[in-house]
Amino acid sequence: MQESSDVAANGSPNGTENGRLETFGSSASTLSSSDSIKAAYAYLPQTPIRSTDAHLIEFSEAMRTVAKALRRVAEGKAAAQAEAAEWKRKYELEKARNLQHKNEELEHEGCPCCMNGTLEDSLNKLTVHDASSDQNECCGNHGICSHQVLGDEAPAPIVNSAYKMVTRKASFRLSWGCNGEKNGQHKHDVVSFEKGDITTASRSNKQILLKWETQPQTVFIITKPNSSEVRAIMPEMVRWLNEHQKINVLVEPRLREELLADDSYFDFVQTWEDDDDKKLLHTKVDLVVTLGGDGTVLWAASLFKGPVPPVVAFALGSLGFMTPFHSEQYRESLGNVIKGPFSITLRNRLQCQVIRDAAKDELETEEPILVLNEVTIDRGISSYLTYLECYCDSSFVTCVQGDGLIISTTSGSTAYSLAAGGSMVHPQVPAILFTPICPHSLSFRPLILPEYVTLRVQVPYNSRGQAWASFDGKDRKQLAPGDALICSMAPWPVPTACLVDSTTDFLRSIHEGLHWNLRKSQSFDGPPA
Ligand SMILES: NC(=O)c1ccc[n+]([C@@H]2O[C@H](COP(=O)([O-])OP(=O)(O)OC[C@H]3O[C@@H](n4cnc5c(N)ncnc54)[C@H](O)[C@@H]3O)[C@@H](O)[C@H]2O)c1
Ligand SMILES: Nc1ncnc2c1ncn2[C@@H]1O[C@H](COP(=O)(O)OP(=O)(O)OP(=O)(O)O)[C@@H](O)[C@H]1O
Repeated sequence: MQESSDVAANGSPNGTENGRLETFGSSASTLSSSDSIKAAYAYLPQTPIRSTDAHLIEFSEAMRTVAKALRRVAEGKAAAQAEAAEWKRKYELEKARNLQHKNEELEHEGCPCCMNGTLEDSLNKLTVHDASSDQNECCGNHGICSHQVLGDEAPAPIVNSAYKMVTRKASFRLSWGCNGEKNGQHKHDVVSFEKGDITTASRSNKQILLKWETQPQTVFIITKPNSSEVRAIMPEMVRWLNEHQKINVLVEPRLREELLADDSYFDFVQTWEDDDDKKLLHTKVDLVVTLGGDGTVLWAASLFKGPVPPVVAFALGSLGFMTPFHSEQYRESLGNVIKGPFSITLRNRLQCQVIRDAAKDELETEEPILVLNEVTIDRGISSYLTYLECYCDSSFVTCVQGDGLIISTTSGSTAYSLAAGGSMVHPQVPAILFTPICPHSLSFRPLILPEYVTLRVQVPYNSRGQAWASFDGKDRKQLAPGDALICSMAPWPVPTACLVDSTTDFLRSIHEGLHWNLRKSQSFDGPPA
């Protein structure tokens, strides 16, 4: 175990090691790096070392050096794989941008100034949380326009009667408020560098407002299954949206069947038929409504592998940390949101990618998984400690020896990470949490890292225990020795509508949901005599 922490902690090999590296480098080239590492590790425990036998000691040291060198090769491979995945992502974004431009040119619609910004630019603006705030001017210069963020892709194929949406998505604009003012006169630079003096700009509350530019037309309702409370309110809400708001309603296939089984009136409710339709959801849905608890919000986010439309979460669960709206008042709440403008919280997601040691080349990567709460690597049913090597960008962070590790978003900071001793972080703080689960160490405190880093968790070849990754508490995947998990902030946050604003909603949740810092007040015995 000590071996791999030495590997990571050592910056570069010393002179003798260098000499040996060259010798072993040639033999390593005939084997795959992973096979060689496995062979080296397998050989180490069998190497008989007698204090009197200098040759064997030297040979054993040489083997350790080989193992170190091969580990570096493996790290290089993982870094190359991460880079390949990043290029793939950029390629997909570029493709989406081209499609979007083509559509916009064809239709000659929307705000012409939007054509200047790239999709990547606007997505970056979203994750960096730094944008202009003038709410009266054109969106290209003073906010983020939905043409850039949730742009239409190719016209949707008309598949069946239940998926017959041909309407164009509503466009909207995001603007950043400043202490409630709407004049846009404040400085929005985070840091300015004038005449050689570095100063931070005056703070704004950075509450984000979403204002529709065209009327929303399609609402996607997602419900928690097997809940009588949800079953009672759902048909009522669908009717109201259809009859009073003239809005198309889309639901999951299971729910459409349930609605139709009760009443053929619901024939107008749309759904999708296959995965290709499902992938296009974000191009058609203006608003997502969830009826359930936090798990339903997580479920809703998981249905969108790219951009996510604004989510209005009604509390029909037990805790409801991310579900601020009261279901009894759905008419008023939805009416306000459909009319706009309304405050939103941009909840960052993590993009997680498993890189298999057995993958034949850099391009053979698994589909990335987006999480709203966290990715957890735990020991599964194994009773051994997990042993995980962690890197942040190219720096070694630490080895986790314990029950596991949670890499969490700030939204997830109040979920599993909190239970493992992590701090609660306001969801609008741009950060990634690094929280160990039951570390067998007296000094392993949780970390909070900036949102721009890439984290890599590697299962070493000499790990005794198993490692299992789970994503927002679901989709468990085993990580074999040599496998790695790479996490970075995804460019597609989940915009959730606020009941009041981000901060008020967050504080209300920690007070009401978690009873944070609840204590009997000290009694006052009167002023001292
Ligand atoms: N020891 C723990 O606290 C523990 C263990 C496993 C999973 N979880 C959490 O459960 C989540 C999955 O939730 P689920 O509803 O599908 O499963 P679930 O039904 O088992 O619910 C777990 C609980 O976590 C709460 N929760 C979920 N996200 C939250 C958030 N962002 N802030 C505050 N509380 C939150 C839920 O309201 C629920 O009470 C995972 O992402 C993980 O964070 C927690
Ligand atoms: N549309 C859906 N389809 C399938 N499963 C879902 C769906 N919505 C929610 N779930 C799952 O149902 C489970 C319970 O949902 P949810 O967490 O919303 O309810 P709850 O546990 O009553 O509320 P809370 O999380 O507030 O305690 C979760 O595991 C969630 O992933």
